[in-house]
Amino acid sequence: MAAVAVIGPGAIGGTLAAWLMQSGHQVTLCVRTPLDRLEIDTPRGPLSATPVILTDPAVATAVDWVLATTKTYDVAAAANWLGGLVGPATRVAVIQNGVEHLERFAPYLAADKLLPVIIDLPAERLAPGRIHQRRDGTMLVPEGAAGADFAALFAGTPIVTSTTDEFTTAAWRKLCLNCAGAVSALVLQPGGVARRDDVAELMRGLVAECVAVGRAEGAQLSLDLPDAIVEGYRTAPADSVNSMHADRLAGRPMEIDARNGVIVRRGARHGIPTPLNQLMVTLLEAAQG
Ligand SMILES: NC(=O)C1=CN([C@@H]2O[C@H](COP(=O)(O)OP(=O)(O)OC[C@H]3O[C@@H](n4cnc5c(N)ncnc54)[C@H](OP(=O)(O)O)[C@@H]3O)[C@@H](O)[C@H]2O)C=CC1
Ligand SMILES: CC(C)(CO)C(=O)C(=O)O
Repeated sequence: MAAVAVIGPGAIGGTLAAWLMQSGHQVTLCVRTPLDRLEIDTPRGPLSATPVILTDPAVATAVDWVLATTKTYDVAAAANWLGGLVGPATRVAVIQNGVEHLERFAPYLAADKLLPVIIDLPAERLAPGRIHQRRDGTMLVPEGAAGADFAALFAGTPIVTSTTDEFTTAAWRKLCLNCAGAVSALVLQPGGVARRDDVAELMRGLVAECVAVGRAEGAQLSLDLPDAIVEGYRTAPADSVNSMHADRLAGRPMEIDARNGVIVRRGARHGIPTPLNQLMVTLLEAAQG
């Protein structure tokens, strides 16, 4: 069994930590806000776990795997844990949304210590250590030794984890899903807002910009992805709350740059206009204050 440290046991990190403990791994939580245990309401029933909990990076010791599961805007502070946690054999899995997993951690670790992870697992943090996992999740990692080892780590859990030789495409496809979710965060309406034809058209435009930029970045994205993604929003449960919307409702910062700003930034590199994603960045930053 492996020794795993989770930096940022919120909705994603707390859920992953609890399932890893349930499957026998030794888990340490590296927390900012103290908590005593994990209580996860999962699709398979309640799951409790009592991992080792650290609040001081100075006492952290080397582990086999670090799971970095803070929001993208908290990476700089989270990196303070790495000095104690990362030893010669440690790998760091960056489990966040967006397409810049490696770039965000490049100032702190060599690329060969890092594994980018795409996760599709809707979960919401209700309180420190109290999480609602809305459905079973999946994770995707690049093929290779580290990816295979990471997938094996989760083999005993219901979180289906697999490797892919098309990670860039997978990451940009997930970003196409996430960029459209900005609408819910802006208008403070759950996913069912996509059932309005005018909103659906706006969301298709956001995704189309992401597809154009992703294709310029080397992702193999279909031109019918906007229709497919928005249809997914329109047929999903109308009360679905994505994590950016949850952040706004909770008064937390939003991952505006990681989920929409990156499309604008990368689009500019290729001379691709992205006015709709720029509009979402502008309005969400204004709403955030
Ligand atoms: N939630 C979801 O449904 C999904 C989220 N994602 C992505 O996963 C990533 C994580 O999201 P999510 O789990 O929802 O985020 P949460 O806000 O629920 O959890 C982030 C956690 O990181 C902690 N944290 C922040 N800074 C530090 C620090 N310096 N040291 C230790 N802990 C720290 C926070 O602590 P504190 O308690 O003090 O705030 C919080 O517990 C994001 O990139 C998100 O976009 C991807 C798919 C689905
Ligand atoms: C849409 C969802 C839940 C898919 O995992 C997501 O990525 C998020 O809310 O951040």
